[in-house]
Amino acid sequence: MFRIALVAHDEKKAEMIEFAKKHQTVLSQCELTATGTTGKLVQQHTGLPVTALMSGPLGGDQQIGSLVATQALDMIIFMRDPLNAQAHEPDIAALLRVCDVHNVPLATNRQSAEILMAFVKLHIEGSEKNANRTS
Ligand SMILES: O=C(CO)COP(=O)(O)O
Repeated sequence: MFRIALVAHDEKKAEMIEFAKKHQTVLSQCELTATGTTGKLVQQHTGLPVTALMSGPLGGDQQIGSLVATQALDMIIFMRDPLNAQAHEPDIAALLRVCDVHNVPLATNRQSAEILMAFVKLHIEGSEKNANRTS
C-alpha cells in the first residue's frame, strides 16, 4: 500500500481538496498522512481516513520530514504557494531537502502531483490484475 503525505499551503488548500476528490478512489487504497489543517480539510471533504499531524507552522512539516527520514512514506504531494512567504520557511526547506536525501518522490505543484497519481493508479491496477490471475 502506498504511503502518501498530503501538504498544502493556505492558498492551495482548495486545489488540494479538488485533487483529493478527483483521485478519491485511488487515494482510498493508500495510507494517507497530512499536516494538520490539510488533513482535516481533506478528511472533511472526501471522507478519506487521514492521519493529521501538527499544523505546518507548528511543526507539521518537520513531522512529515521525520517520516521521510525513517522511510515511512513513499511520496509527498506538497501543493506549495510560491507567491507568499511562509513564517516556517526553514521547516519547508528542510522537508524538501530530506526528500532529496532519501530519494523520496515529491510533487510540489498540481501537474507533478497528477503524474505521481497516474503512477500510483497504474501500480494499483497492476497489482489487482496480478491478484486476479493468481486467485
Ligand atoms: O504549512 C503547511 C506546509 O508548510 C501546511 O500546514 P497545514 O496543513 O496545517 O495548513
